[in-house]
Amino acid sequence: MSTTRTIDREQAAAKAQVLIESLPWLKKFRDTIMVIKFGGNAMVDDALLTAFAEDIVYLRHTGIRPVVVHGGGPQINAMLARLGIESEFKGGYRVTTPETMDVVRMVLTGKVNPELVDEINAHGPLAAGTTGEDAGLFVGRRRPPVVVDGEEVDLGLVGDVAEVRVEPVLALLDAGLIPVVSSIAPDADRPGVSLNVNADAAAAALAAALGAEKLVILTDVAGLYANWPDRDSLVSSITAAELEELLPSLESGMIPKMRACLDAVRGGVSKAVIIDGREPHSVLLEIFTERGIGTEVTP
Ligand SMILES: Nc1ncnc2c1ncn2[C@@H]1O[C@H](COP(=O)(O)OP(=O)(O)O)[C@@H](O)[C@H]1O
Ligand SMILES: CC(=O)N[C@@H](CCC(=O)OP(=O)(O)O)C(=O)O
Repeated sequence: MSTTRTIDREQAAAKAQVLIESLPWLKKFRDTIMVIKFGGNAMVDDALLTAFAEDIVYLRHTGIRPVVVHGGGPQINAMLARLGIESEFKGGYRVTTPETMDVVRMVLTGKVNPELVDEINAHGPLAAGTTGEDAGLFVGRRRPPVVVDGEEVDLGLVGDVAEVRVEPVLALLDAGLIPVVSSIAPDADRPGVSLNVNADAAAAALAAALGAEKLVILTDVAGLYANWPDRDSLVSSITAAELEELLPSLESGMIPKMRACLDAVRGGVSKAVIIDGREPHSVLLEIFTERGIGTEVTP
């Protein structure tokens, strides 16, 4: 017995078109490293988290070598509130006391990291959680006091990544795994002290050290607005030199993000992009389609 299936030819052709559009990118990006930074804001939505994990597994199966660096700002805020500990942001960075640092570490490495690892591993045993403290991945340096709005501010235990020892991440990649990295770094000058590194900055340092093809940063806006909050001022492409000029005029959350993009491209990464993590599968759209979304920063 045979049955006749009605095929919507137009729909099938459109699907084939989408698949074939990805061919140049599949060829171009095979075997390259891509660092993808997943912000804590996107993790508060289960469906977005699931779609993100699917995208990362998809990348891995196309032969790209994805490395995930995650944030967790909102999750840290929630835990600090539960514990009755006040914290504030200055110039886009959390003022971090030793007490706050304990909570940052607990939330990033004890909660956010394993949740992301679990979500990816729903597709097979692929993701391996790690931090800048494991196997000496990051060499951290405490950030000296900064000037915010004309006032000198000591951010406490906030650090920068002064050096990256890429070997532990390369070992995971060579084993076919997907490293998922928390942005905590040991203080190189004070053994036993941990530093709170902004996750965008950690992703940029790692991308540069790994010689990544791309740094992709997911956030909760469509990209960089030249005239924030004017929604008509979305920037689709900007050079490092243009960004350097714009940087002093930016506000809070965008400062670490754009600084990270600048550092990454100056460090040899071919392209850094800010994309809207609220859009499901935005990572796939960015990497495999012509429709470049968000804001791209080029050298
Ligand atoms: N010029 C700008 N363009 C886009 N967003 C901006 C700009 N200036 C400030 N912002 C703010 O920065 C936020 C993103 O930073 P942040 O909240 O730290 O994101 P994430 O949690 O993804 O790291 C946006 O939601 C927006 O409110
Ligand atoms: C120094 C500093 O500000 N560290 C951040 C680290 C987490 C982070 O960057 O999270 P998002 O990517 O979700 O913003 C913090 O304490 O919130």
